[in-house]
Amino acid sequence: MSTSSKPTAEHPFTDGRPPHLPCGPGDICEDVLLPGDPDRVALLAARLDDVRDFGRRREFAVISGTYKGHPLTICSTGIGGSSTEIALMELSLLGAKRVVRTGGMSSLVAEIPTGAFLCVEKATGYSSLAKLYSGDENATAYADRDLYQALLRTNLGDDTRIVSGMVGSTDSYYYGQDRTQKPSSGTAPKISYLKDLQERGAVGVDMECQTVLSVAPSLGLKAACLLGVHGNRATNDWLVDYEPTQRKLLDIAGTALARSQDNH
Ligand SMILES: O=P(O)(O)O[C@H]1O[C@H](CO)[C@@H](O)[C@H]1O
Ligand SMILES: O=c1cc[nH]c(=O)[nH]1
Repeated sequence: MSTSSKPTAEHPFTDGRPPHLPCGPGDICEDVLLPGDPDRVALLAARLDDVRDFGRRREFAVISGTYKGHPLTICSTGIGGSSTEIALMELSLLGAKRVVRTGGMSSLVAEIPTGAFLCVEKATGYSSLAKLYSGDENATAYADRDLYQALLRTNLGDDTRIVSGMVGSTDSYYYGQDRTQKPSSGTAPKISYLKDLQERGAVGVDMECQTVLSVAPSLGLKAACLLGVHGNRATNDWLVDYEPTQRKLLDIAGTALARSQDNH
């Protein structure tokens, strides 16, 4: 990595500071949580100690601190593949080693209700960034096995329900998730994207997991995803207050990363 003070078009970093994330050399811990929404970074900051808040630029809010003594960065990715790839690249150049997406999804099956958690074993879908990095139209990307197992094993000693399975990711929240209250007048064939994802074996839908699991390994990052179930497309149930879910995502992922730190 060049830390030249002069940015170039090919590498537009200034004194090692990237063009998008609001931080620089020495600011990023090896372990990073990746929520989508920048407002959740502030929400989770309250649960860390020794917090350094680097502020926010565009959709990227970044803090570093310690979670129960374990150094941890939290960086929002924004929505979808494009901004997620930017976060992953800049984090990796700033020293990140392991990343866990902690976000929300809608379940595609009645058996995984709102309020539950999905530990993502693999991701399929239609994310353009996953296709770009893998060259595969229907790329299926896998979580780092050690991280995935550490997340799945994490028992908080309460009634938290963590199931495992495949998620389907799409760049589209409306049309690509069958939210066609205002249907497209385009000429694309009318198919059910959710049904297609279900037929491939997905039990949930989100907008970033396939990008995270496809892009991160090619940048030398170990990656996994843990999702809170915010909605259920089988029952049409929707969680209005998902702050408790977000706090629990931090507890599960922070605990798993701290416990598995010696293995990486
Ligand atoms: O809860 P987050 O992490 O933001 O993730 C989900 O919510 C957003 C859509 O509302 C998309 O980013 C989707 O993947
Ligand atoms: O319905 C949903 C909920 C969260 N994230 C999504 O992408 N879709």
